[in-house]
Amino acid sequence: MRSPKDFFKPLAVGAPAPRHEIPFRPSRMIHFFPPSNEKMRSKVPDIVPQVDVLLANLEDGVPATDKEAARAGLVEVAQNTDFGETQFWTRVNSLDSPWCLDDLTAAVLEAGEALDVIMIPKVEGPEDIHYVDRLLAQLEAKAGLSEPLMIHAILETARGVANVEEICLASPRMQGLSLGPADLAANRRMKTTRVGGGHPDYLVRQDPIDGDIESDRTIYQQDLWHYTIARMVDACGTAGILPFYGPFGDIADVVACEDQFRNAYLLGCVGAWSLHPKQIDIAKRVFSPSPESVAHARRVVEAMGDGTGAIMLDGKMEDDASCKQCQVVLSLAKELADRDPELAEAYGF
Ligand SMILES: CC(=O)SCCNC(=O)CCNC(=O)[C@H](O)C(C)(C)COP(=O)(O)OP(=O)(O)OC[C@H]1O[C@@H](n2cnc3c(N)ncnc32)[C@H](O)[C@@H]1OP(=O)(O)O
Ligand SMILES: O=CC(=O)O
Ligand SMILES: [Mg+2]
Repeated sequence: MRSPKDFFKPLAVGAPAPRHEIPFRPSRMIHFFPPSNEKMRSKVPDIVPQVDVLLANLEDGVPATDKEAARAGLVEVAQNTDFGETQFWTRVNSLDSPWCLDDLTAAVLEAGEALDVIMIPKVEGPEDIHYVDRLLAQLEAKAGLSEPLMIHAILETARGVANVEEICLASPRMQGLSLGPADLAANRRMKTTRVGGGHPDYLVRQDPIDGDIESDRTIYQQDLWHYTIARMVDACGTAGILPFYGPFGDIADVVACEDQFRNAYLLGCVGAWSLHPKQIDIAKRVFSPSPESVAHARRVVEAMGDGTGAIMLDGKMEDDASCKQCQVVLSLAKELADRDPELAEAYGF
């Protein structure tokens, strides 16, 4: 482990100084597109204003035969797009793949000015982040970048989950984590074949009615991902970085997608991946606090004065802690309103 005294020193001569804080910019959806696909690339100018984060995906979902084309597509989009307020990220191939080194090299040297964050899949431990950290510093120095790129890791192996706290704390570049339920399910030998979301067989059943086990008992489907998301949120909170839910593969089931995203929002995630244009508005709706919750938060904060003590409001006790909960909602609303005039109006800012 690096000495705390050296934690914020650049890892290569000429590399930009590491950040002391991870900037929070609206990140309700990380919109994935395969940059090898010319038709999808042509949609980028229309999609950019609709999303908080656009991500050029080089990893899973891009066929092995298209990896070079995807890398070239990333560079083309980086060099020819006006991103405005939208963040631009890429997901490179995994560290053990034949493509990762060339992906990282092209991303920094040819797309580094446009990129905010590099997503690293299948991160297993802090050693993976240390490797990328040093390599990025060398490449940034070579490219003459003035701002350090940030790293986002996907939590998608059992070992990654076991090491999640050390991963989050491994580098000042760590920006956040996403849950990768598909690879994680495979790696853990879970028996769901779905990309995220629930499973009808993962359930709790009501007790027998009048002792009759054959009685018509209600079943309650449970959330397969609760433990991992909650653990990820705590690890990110400890390190001052941002947690995200990942993919929801049942594109047609917009209702269950919204439920999964909302569970993640309530547990503390700041956003989720959108794989299809249909999922962009779902994420926007879910990860923006409702105008009602903002109005309630504002009332509590105003009624609490300096934020200390205990009061009754609408029959409920409010105190220092609930005031802080309301401040979380208000500060998110403020950040989103600064970017989105419709939300600013709905929130009354
Ligand atoms: C487990 C993981 O790693 S998840 C991450 C990896 N996977 C991905 O990134 C998948 C990204 N998404 C996609 O590639 C596509 O959405 C697919 C393959 C799932 C479905 O694509 P299609 O069959 O074309 O879907 P569909 O016909 O409903 O698309 C409707 C329109 O939206 C466009 N579209 C679909 N997905 C996207 C996208 N992600 N970004 C931009 N446009 C898109 C289509 O090109 C189509 O455009 P058109 O109306 O001009 O023809
Ligand atoms: O990469 C994402 C996943 O779910 O796997
Ligand atoms: Mg994956």
